[in-house]
Amino acid sequence: MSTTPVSPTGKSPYPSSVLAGPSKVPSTNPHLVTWVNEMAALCKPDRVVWVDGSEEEKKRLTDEAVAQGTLLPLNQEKLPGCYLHRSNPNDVARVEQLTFICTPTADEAGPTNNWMAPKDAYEKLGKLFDGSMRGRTMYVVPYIMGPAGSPMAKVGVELTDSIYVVLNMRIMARMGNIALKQLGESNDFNRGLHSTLDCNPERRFICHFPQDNTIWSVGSGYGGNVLLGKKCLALRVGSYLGRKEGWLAEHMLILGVESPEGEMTYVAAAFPSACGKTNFAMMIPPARFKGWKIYTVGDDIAWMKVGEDGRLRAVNPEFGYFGVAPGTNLKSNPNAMRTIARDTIYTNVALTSDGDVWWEGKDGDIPNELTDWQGRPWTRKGSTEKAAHPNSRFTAPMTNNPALSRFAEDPEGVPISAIIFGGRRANTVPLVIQAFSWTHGVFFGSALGSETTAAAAGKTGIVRRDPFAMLPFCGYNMADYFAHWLEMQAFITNPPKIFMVNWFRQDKNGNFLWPGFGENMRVLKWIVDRARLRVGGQETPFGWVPRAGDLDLSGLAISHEQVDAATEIDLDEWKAELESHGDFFKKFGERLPHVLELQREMFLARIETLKKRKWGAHQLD
Ligand SMILES: Nc1nc2c(ncn2[C@@H]2O[C@H](COP(=O)(O)OP(=O)(O)OP(=O)(O)O)[C@@H](O)[C@H]2O)c(=O)[nH]1
Ligand SMILES: O=C([O-])CC(=O)C(=O)O
Ligand SMILES: [Mn+2]
Repeated sequence: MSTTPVSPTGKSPYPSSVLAGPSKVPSTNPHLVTWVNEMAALCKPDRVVWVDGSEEEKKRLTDEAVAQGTLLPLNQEKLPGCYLHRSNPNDVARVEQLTFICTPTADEAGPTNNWMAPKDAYEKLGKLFDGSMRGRTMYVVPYIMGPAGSPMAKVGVELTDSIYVVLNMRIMARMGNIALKQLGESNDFNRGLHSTLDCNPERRFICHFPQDNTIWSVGSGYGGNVLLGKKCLALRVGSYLGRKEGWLAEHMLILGVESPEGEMTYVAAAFPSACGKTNFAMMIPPARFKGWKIYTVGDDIAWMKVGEDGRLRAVNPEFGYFGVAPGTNLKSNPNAMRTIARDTIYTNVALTSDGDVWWEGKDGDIPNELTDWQGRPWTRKGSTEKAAHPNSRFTAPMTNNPALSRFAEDPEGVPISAIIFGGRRANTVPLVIQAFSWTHGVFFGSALGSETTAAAAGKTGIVRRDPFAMLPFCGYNMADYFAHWLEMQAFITNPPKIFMVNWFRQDKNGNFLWPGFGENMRVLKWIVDRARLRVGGQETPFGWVPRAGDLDLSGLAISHEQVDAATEIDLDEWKAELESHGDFFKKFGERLPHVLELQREMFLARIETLKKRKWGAHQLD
């Protein structure tokens, strides 16, 4: 629906060209209409189009995107409703160094965030937005994060000049008139403004104003920077609101695991970007686990609050998956392959001669010839670069997922029994370990380390501290975030048990020790049994691990030595690890909750005692 914007005062700030349109603004919300008018006056688009979320609109915008060359139709027989988008090669991942938290003081943003004073940020970006949409259309995209009608849901409105953003937002969030209806006349909505501008990294900024519930993103067209409901609202602004309002916004998947007897257990897991959330959330258990089933509630973000029953309840605020393509195949993630077989937008994957998609790690033989992610010819024998970008992605509706939980839209959320932290670590961190207590679990989260991945611009494979997998996504001082987690325990009568996992430990030759993917069910089964207090554990200096025989390894084609190496706890490695936690904790000064530093020192002291006694752990012998 193309509409004529009308300000509540009846006076329009637009040049007459903006007013060309057949019908009226579909909202009478004065706060919304005033703000849209103000932003249109700043960006000066030729047209303002309010999107309604209808099928007719999807078709019209898709046709327009194809005509512009923004989307390339794929082979519609093989991949019905699927399109390919190639981004600007300088714009392929989140840009953490250009992402800012704009709180009144730098202290509120904390030492792990880039900070800009709100006034400076509005001024600087205001200049970039001024006239940025001349000759273009401004789309008004109202959306809901969270199930419609849920007490946890939040409304956002994104103004964007990118048709790619509109079509992706349509998949990722409940978008259009449904959101206007939920908003009604309320002023409580997130104000998001986005312009791709000239996609120049010199003029690229992603700024968050948590106090104003506002996000301004300019100069990028890449998902994580511009689909404002996702990382910007659901995590950065969400985490800020969560602290204020007493809930948690987390970079976590949510899954339900059902036993053959029909017992359902819900688990939330935080792994940093490109470290296995989507895969874990959609996992199919191996044959050995006959009758066990995994249901996906969410694959990237969890909003959690304490329910009436005193349990931690989680909703997935999203409506679709923005997942990593490379490595996805019928063996590693069959449910994802089915999910992305239709109505999917692919970004920066390679193209086959018959209009199919391809990426490194897809099923079948490597094609001899492809068109690479930048649209250049690629040959198996001659090309040295990857055909698909390592951070190439798919955007697919969650309703395509054969394993979608029937509680994925439950407005009250699902009750969480276990929380898992995991990173990508070549050494040190064992396959699985359980925290002794909630505080110890928060220490696990606060000290989480992981190798950097292609999900963010910059060098990959460097271990950094990524607490709670939230380093790039926490919208306020991370020391206060740790304190918030510690305080939440007071409100949860039946707190989830907390675990740490590592699917990525390597042998001397750089091969993964653990087969991962569906085989992670073996670890999950132990976690569920521990959370339900029905299996014992082996105590180590750093937490509980499976006793010999408790981890079901039957039918697994890997050696005993390999399992030992994947589960080993090495005191020297842990000493170095805890010292590195210390360096990280120092950043926060006095603001760091004291109990976390005490935990660290206690574990360090334990190492000193045990080293004298030559402690060694081979829990699975
Ligand atoms: N070795 C190994 N690799 C895995 C495993 N699970 C996922 N991966 C690989 O890790 C990469 C990222 O996995 P995803 O599941 O998409 O990561 P994510 O955590 O959802 O990432 P974001 O969407 O960036 O937040 C893919 O290339 C996977 O193939 C595992 O258990 N073992
Ligand atoms: O936001 C993105 O670009 C994708 C994502 O999930 C992440 O990086 O964690
Ligand atoms: Mn993510």
